[in-house]
Amino acid sequence: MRIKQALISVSDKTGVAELASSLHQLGISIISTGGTAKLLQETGIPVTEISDYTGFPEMLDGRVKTLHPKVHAGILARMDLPEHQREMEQAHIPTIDLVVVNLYPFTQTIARSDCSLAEAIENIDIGGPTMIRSAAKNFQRVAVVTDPQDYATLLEQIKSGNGTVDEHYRFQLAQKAFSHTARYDGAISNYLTALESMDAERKPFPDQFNLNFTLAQSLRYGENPHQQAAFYRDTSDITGSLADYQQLQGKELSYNNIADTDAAWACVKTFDQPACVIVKHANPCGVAVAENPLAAYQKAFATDPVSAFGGIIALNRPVEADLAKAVLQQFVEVIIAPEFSTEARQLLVSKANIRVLTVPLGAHDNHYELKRIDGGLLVQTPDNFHISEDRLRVVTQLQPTDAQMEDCLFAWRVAKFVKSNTIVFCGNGQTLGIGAGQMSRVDSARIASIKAEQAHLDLHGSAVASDAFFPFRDGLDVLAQAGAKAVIQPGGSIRDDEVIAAANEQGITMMFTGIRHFRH
Ligand SMILES: NC(=O)c1ncn([C@@H]2O[C@H](COP(=O)(O)O)[C@@H](O)[C@H]2O)c1NC=O
Repeated sequence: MRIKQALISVSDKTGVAELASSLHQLGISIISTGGTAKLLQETGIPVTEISDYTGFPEMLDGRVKTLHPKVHAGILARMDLPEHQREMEQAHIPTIDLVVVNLYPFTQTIARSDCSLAEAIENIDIGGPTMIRSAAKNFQRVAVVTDPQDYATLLEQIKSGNGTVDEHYRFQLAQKAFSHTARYDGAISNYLTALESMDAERKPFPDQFNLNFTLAQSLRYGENPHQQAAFYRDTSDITGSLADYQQLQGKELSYNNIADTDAAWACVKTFDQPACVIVKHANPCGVAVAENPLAAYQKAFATDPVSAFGGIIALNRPVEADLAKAVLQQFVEVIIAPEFSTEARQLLVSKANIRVLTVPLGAHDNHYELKRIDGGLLVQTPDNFHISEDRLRVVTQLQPTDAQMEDCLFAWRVAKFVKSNTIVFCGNGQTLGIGAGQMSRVDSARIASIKAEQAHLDLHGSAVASDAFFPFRDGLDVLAQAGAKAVIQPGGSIRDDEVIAAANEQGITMMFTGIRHFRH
């Protein structure tokens, strides 16, 4: 069916004048609400105001504008049914064939810290979602556009369809429309159920937790080939997050690739100096900072060349040809960086399977961290705490030298990204041995020192981070035997005195952060 009449009512007026002008040129008549109609009239586009159309004034400060049977019958009528046709004729109601609506900016309004409940309530759009839902329900006849990004395609469709919109496109628009109103209502529900009472501060976690993610890609399989999987992107701002990646070359990303790349990217982007992080099975197996990205990569690789095989390499600086050449010597699944030089890209193309990703560096943090458990969901704020030197408390007789302090801070930064229980030996901006994911801290300490030995890295004079306190002195004794001379840990054990005494005995300087970094 040809589109004869369109209803346009938009809060975000981007591109609406251009759209309306084209619709007018295509012979489509336009009905519009107050503000939208005014803008269109100023641009010289003929438009019928909604109040003239319904014969009823907009009222109650705009709370009632389009909520009228002439509007909703016009949208909802099924003209393939003789009964509907007859009722429409009897009521003298013409059909509305295109609905262009976007809603009051509820999310933007409540994002302001000084937003009152009254303001939030006034920004709950009622007429808009009602029209969107009516039109989306009747997609068999009506096209509904909720996103200014879709105006161009809509116009192309109408032009190429000789005044009609293809039914597949109408269906897509309806899917998008219902997703739009679901997201909108989800945001309202999250906001309102985070209020204990009408005048209370917002709680960090609402009673009803509505999430909204959009399918980015289906994945070949999940963690294992017998599991199905997909990757969804957050519908809120993702700038600077891994989800913002662009793939320049390589095989399709797998579920494990994305999870591991996320761990690598989260870690590497916290460093100010040129840094490299190599991840295997969600744990860093080498991290280093250096004067340039190539040196950082070589140091990170040296921590554990065996584990780095088939790893994910993340850099926080552009990748140049020298680094690309070095990386090509090893088997790598993914390399991610803010940029790749043309020469580096030309080199990497020689190994077409390597997945090469770029992401702009940015300080994105998820608002919430989510973890499914059987029948439920654990939610927490992200662990975005970064320690500074002035927060540290030296608890031993020996004070750290400047170099030890630097190594400890580096080790602590890395430890946050290693699965608990974590022990990380470091020296000179390089991880020397990483013990990850053990059920006992003393085992993590042993594993970390064994790893260093296997990689022929000397632990004498090294600095060590432990993600949580030492419950007994045994863990510290392992570090001392391996040659560590500086330790950073949260402190807070009932046996802290015993652990401090052990450090003093063995000529170790130790500092407490007062903060732990468990990661599961
Ligand atoms: N109350 C109504 O009948 C109604 N009908 C449309 N709106 C909204 O009014 C806005 C456009 O208003 P204006 O054209 O006056 O700037 C749109 O975001 C639209 O979703 C309404 N406003 C709120 O519910």
